[in-house]
Amino acid sequence: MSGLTLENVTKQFGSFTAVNNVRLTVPHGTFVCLLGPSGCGKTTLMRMIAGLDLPTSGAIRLDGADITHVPTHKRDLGMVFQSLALFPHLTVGENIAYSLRIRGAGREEQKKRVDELLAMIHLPGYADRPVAKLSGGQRQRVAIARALAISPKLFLLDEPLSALDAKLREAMQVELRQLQQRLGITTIVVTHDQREAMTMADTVVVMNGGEIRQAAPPVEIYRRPADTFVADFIGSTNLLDFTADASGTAAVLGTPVPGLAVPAGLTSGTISVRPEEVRLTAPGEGAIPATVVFVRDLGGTVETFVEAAGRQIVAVSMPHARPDMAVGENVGVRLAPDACVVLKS
Ligand SMILES: Nc1ncnc2c1ncn2[C@@H]1O[C@H](COP(=O)(O)OP(=O)(O)OP(=O)(O)O)[C@@H](O)[C@H]1O
Repeated sequence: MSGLTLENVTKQFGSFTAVNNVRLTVPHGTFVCLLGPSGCGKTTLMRMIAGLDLPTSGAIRLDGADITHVPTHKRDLGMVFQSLALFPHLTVGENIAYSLRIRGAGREEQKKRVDELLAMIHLPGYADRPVAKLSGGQRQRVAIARALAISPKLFLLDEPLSALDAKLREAMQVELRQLQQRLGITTIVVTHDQREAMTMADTVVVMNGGEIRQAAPPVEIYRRPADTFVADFIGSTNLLDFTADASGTAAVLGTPVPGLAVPAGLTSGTISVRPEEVRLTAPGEGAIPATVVFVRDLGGTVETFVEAAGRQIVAVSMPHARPDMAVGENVGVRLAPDACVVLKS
């Protein structure tokens, strides 16, 4: 199989398990983001893929070949890690050509490749500039070009854009994604920024406590989160209790939601409903009785917080469709069955 495969990869530091039995397939040419809170094991997993750390158990395959014990420099990787900064005393061109030079490429070949890469990162004519004179975004582009100079099989980036300000960061996310698509290079990025992951990835891998909680396309992660952790970590959501009777009829906060499918045998649990899926109406049949407690107008959207059965529920609407509801008013919360995602606990 072409691409990267992680087979039951585990990393222990003493008795602490930083990465636990991770299984993942990254098909050739796809873009994967490892996403999760601080300490979830994403960097440790990346370091094992890069060959900077050895797994305690499990195997790593690249295009079918077992590379678990292959040293980093023989893995055919391009890497942009926070700690691997540009060489400050070299020019842009010398930085980019570095790995070509140590592989014995001739001057002409180096120059041709540098020019190609500079065009690709939108910095044509920058070869002779000292890197010290570049802006943060330009430096990051040069680091990317340097990593891609040898046309690696696998491109690994650890928090590549975290030092940039918000606006530049967003622009670079789009640029990086476009570059990856143009080159068709298998790419893995570590990030703790969910917006970044959702923007760039074909597959978002959400990790927590050293384990993969869900690996799926961004929209699926958002619309069909697998469990409570993913639902809560990605975007904002309402986590609400449900009960179900023997016939499979489910009730959320005590109010039946006809058509809500609950796995057979499950009598209670939690559903996730995104705020934009919550509809507020006048109280009535089929609606969860609630009271408005707070309304926040953010300009682009309006958030209405209501309390129902001792729980807070937030509904988001566009300003032109805002429910005209005042604090203290009794309202009804209506949930479409297909907006309710039954979660694994
Ligand atoms: N060399 C090490 N020795 C002992 N523990 C380690 C070592 N490296 C990482 N850990 C621990 O393993 C866990 C995972 O660390 P890791 O750096 O992979 O997390 P992360 O998800 O990348 O976090 P962050 O976003 O903060 O970088 C953490 O609890 C960390 O303290």
